[in-house]
Amino acid sequence: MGIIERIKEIEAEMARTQKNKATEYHLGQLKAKIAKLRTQLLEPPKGSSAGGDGFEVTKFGHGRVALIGFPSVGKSTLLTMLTGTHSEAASYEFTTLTCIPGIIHYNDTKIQLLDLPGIIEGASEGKGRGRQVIAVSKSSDIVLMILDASKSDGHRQILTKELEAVGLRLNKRPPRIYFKKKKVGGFSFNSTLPLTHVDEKLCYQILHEYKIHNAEVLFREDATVDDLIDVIEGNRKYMKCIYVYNKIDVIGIDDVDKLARQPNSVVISCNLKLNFDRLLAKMWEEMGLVRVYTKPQGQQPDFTDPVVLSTDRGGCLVEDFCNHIHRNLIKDVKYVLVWGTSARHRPQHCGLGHFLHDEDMVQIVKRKEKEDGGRGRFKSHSTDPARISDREKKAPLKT
Ligand SMILES: Nc1nc2c(ncn2[C@@H]2O[C@H](COP(=O)(O)OP(=O)(O)OP(=O)(O)O)[C@@H](O)[C@H]2O)c(=O)[nH]1
Ligand SMILES: [K+]
Ligand SMILES: [Mg+2]
Repeated sequence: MGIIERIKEIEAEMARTQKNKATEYHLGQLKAKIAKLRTQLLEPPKGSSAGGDGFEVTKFGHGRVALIGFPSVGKSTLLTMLTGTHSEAASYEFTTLTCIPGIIHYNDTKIQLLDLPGIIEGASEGKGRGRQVIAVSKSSDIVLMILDASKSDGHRQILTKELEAVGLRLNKRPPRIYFKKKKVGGFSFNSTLPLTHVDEKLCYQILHEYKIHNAEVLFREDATVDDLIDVIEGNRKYMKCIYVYNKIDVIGIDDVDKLARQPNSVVISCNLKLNFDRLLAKMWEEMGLVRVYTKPQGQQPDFTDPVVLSTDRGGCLVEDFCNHIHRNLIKDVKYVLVWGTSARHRPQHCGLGHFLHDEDMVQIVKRKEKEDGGRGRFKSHSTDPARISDREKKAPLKT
């Protein structure tokens, strides 16, 4: 029996099993069995080399955004409109058969947008080009799930299920469960609060299913069995997803209003070029990019050329900024001067552990500045005078 059939069989058994206190342990074990099989399914088949099917596109720019959706919801139309790169669009399904990259220029950054073939139910098990499409979406920073506003919202649930089946978790944060495998010492189970979904016995059984006999588990929130399995599997990817309802030109205003009020959702119309500003702003916000302008001493920064950093690891430190400029810079830095919303004074003297905000300006002060050694690295560029004066109003420069 193949892996997919085994998954189906266990799913059927779960559906047959009544949910109650007595069956809770058994159901938990079945969930762990499915999770293990799904992980197996993700491993490349023996003897095949990774990639090589024309789907892998080189990363470019400061971030990557994937367009995921059912066929003919308008993914290619949107790519063409936002990036200017032509991607064939037509009224029949599966017009797009491969991955087509375009570039969005936004806030002086470049964001790679990827058009992809439509996916359907069963994509996670390899239907259509599902597996390749999902692999590409896993490689991106955020996902835009494109939905047809005139069709059933069931599509959104189906796609979410398909993405979850391959370990993607949309708009969720990792569960607050500490889990550490050990060589010896048996099993220790603790929690910082009363638990309503998982108890010691259930946790033990699930670990047993994974043949883990020595481990430390600490629940820091009232997490579920699924959360626990995610933590044990350890291969989940937590991603932001924006639900983009296209074709609002063909539905009534009341329906548009309802869709627009859902969390993480944006309504658009490619035909009427409606609400692209909102979509781009939301995309920018969810990507969490931070633009930092390098300010040479006594000069204006080049406002067209920010250092762009991600906040993946919870924020962007002065240290990250320095490392981005040069990997050996850190040891020479005495302190930095920061202008912008992260600074309490103009400028504020900061150390490497200071968190920078988007649009901050940073001047690096080195330990032993030689005659001109430190400056040579930061060339002055010509800048757009309009933008400088605008910014100066916000934060007049004093050096
Ligand atoms: N009414 C309406 N039609 C649209 C809109 N955007 C796209 N379409 C139409 O929807 C059809 C499908 O568009 P595509 O861009 O090919 O859709 P796709 O999601 O890329 O489709 P596949 O590549 O086949 O998965 C085309 O006939 C488009 O003209 C819109 O905002 N409103
Ligand atoms: K199409
Ligand atoms: Mg297409």
